Amino acid sequence: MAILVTGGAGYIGSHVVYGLVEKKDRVVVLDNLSSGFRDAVAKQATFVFGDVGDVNLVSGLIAEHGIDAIMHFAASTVVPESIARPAAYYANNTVNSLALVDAAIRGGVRHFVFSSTAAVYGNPTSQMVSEEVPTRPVSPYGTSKLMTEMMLRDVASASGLTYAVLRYFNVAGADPFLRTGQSTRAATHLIKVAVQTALGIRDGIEIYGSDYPTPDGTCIRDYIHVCDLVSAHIKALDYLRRGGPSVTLNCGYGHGYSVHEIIAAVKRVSGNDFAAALRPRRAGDAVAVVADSTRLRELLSWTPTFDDLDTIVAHALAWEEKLKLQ
Ligand SMILES: NC(=O)c1ccc[n+]([C@@H]2O[C@H](COP(=O)([O-])OP(=O)(O)OC[C@H]3O[C@@H](n4cnc5c(N)ncnc54)[C@H](O)[C@@H]3O)[C@@H](O)[C@H]2O)c1
Ligand SMILES: O=c1ccn([C@@H]2O[C@H](COP(=O)(O)OP(=O)(O)O[C@H]3O[C@H](CO)[C@@H](O)[C@H](O)[C@H]3O)[C@@H](O)[C@H]2O)c(=O)[nH]1
Repeated sequence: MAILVTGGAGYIGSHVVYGLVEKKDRVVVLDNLSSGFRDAVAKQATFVFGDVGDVNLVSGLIAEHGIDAIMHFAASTVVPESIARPAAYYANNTVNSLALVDAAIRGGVRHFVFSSTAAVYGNPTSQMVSEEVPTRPVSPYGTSKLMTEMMLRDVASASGLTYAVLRYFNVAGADPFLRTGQSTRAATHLIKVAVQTALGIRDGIEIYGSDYPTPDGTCIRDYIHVCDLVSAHIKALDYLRRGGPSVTLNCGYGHGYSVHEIIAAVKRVSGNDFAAALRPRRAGDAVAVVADSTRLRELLSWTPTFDDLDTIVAHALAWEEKLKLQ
């Protein structure tokens, strides 16, 4: 048995690969390095350079390595970019995912863990979001991911495949041992941008919208430490391998922070003050999205280890300092 990890050279995938090889799983990483890094991949994993949409390559890997499970992280991930370049997002996130799912079914793969997103909910009517809340994405990124969820559901029900759709909320932080972290070029993620500003890598940070209907006027998100996502993936795959039926699970802590609160935390933890300029709203942003993760906690007995904003920020800072020295 071996696991094919697409996008395993990226931010979240590289952390999960470390988690898998630590427990002696055989791992094959497939990544086209469009936003990932070869040296982020644990040396115990087999690395293959290539594209998820390359059906011949994927089919060959499934047969050659005896792949029984796929974890599919590979995607284009920037919400504002998806509004400017929707076709590219549907091509990479939906069309390539269909090719991968199809190759998986043909190759006899048993289980599929899919990186979905809170962006499938769009602007929910209540801040707290369970998996039963209607999905109404407000960006092509969110729609492209929701379409893949739907394909997976239909394809799985017509085959023996079982899947776990993991809807991540906002992922942040880094491996506490600093083996990997978020190295994304020109990152747009709030905590990464704020940490880079605190370290003088950027001149300042912009706050996109301060007139939202929230207590301080800025958007609220549920920030989850990347290592707590690692344990969610490992538990989800164990659950499927034990015969558990397909499932969709929110991955977040159940409490949110505003943009102002995040910036204050980065200033507090780094000990550095920096400029934060108020700007107009950014297209495609939801007001407030916080995970009801009861299902993840109950079904998989998942308990987070790093549910503390200052710890998340401290680990993100430590990784950024390491990158700065390279
Ligand atoms: N970072 C977040 O806050 C967040 C939140 C919700 C969901 N997600 C999802 O998690 C997954 C991983 O995100 P990330 O933050 O690690 O992004 P990332 O950009 O760091 O990782 C994506 C990886 O996929 C690779 N890739 C992209 N397209 C490919 C293709 N066609 N073939 C092969 N490799 C390809 C990239 O080179 C990269 O290594 C994505 O599916 C993303 O939508 C991320
Ligand atoms: O320089 C910045 C960056 C972000 N923000 C705001 O901070 C919040 C969070 O933004 P960001 O970190 O870009 O995350 P999201 O847009 O919420 O999207 C992230 O979280 C989603 C899940 O919720 C994932 O699917 C996406 O891949 C991931 O980019 C939003 O209100 C942004 O407007 C700023 O004000 N200034």
